[in-house]
Amino acid sequence: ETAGRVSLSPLCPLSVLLSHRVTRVPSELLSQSVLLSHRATCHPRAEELQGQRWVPFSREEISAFQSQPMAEMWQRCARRVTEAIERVVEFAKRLRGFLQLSQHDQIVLLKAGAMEVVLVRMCRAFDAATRSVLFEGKLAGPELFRSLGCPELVASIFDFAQSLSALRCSESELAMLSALVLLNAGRPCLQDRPRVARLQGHLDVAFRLLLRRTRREGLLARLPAPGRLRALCSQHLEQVQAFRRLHPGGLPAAFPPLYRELFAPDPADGPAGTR
Ligand SMILES: O=C(C1CCS(=O)(=O)CC1)N1CC[C@](c2ccc(OCc3ccccc3)cc2)(S(=O)(=O)c2ccc(F)cc2)C1
Repeated sequence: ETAGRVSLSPLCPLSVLLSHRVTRVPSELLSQSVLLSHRATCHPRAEELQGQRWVPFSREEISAFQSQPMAEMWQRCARRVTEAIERVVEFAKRLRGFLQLSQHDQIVLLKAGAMEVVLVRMCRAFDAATRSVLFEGKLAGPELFRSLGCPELVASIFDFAQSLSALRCSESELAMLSALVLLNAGRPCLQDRPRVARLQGHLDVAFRLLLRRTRREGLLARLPAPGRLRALCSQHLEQVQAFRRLHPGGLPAAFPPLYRELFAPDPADGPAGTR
């Protein structure tokens, strides 16, 4: 695909050089910049994940987690997912064109997509052999999260991580997947949908060219359906509501404000981004 590069041939007078459209970013530069943004905003970094030996929690440690009060375990997971979401916000801000969207649309895309990106990124911290995830430094299976009181949600989170990690995505593929999850022109309430659709289109072309260059076109057909991510996030929202019913008085102040804003908005606050 011609990059629209201006031909710098010596025969080209300035007037012709200047008449060309602005040099479009070739798609490989776009996927490289998305990969750099991904690497800069994932923690732990890929090198750390490959380097360290992943140690499972002992039986005693697991039962200690299982006897944690429900609210304590919820707060731990809420804190960790909020840290991961803050890094996703940083990733979004580095995506070409994202900061040029209206703040309203930036908020709409992040409210709908940040948790989905965390779930995509989670496969990096997942060990398919033991069906466990890196949690507070060691490998945890679904049973460790028993005190949360939402076994179906936990099972769905592990199932999703398992199915995505089975595709053995590269960091570049995860980076492009995450960017496409965020820059989704289909999200409801967008003000400037065509503008988001243009950014999404550039990413789509760049992703397909990356897959062609790396002979991984087959990946597209094997990716989990977008509906699975949407269903997981709705399941999480239902469980937050269930938790709040069990603990009247709203989420305890110990929950991160960003988590409350995203998943337990106080109706009195009005729609986000307008405060
Ligand atoms: O893996 C990550 C990170 C992804 C981005 S990264 O850069 O690779 C660093 C690692 N995670 C971020 C934190 C984790 C997380 C994942 C989903 C999640 O959903 C919301 C929720 C909230 C409260 C109760 C249940 C579910 C909350 C936390 S976790 O705590 O390890 C956790 C894991 C499984 C589970 F069943 C419940 C919690 C996974």
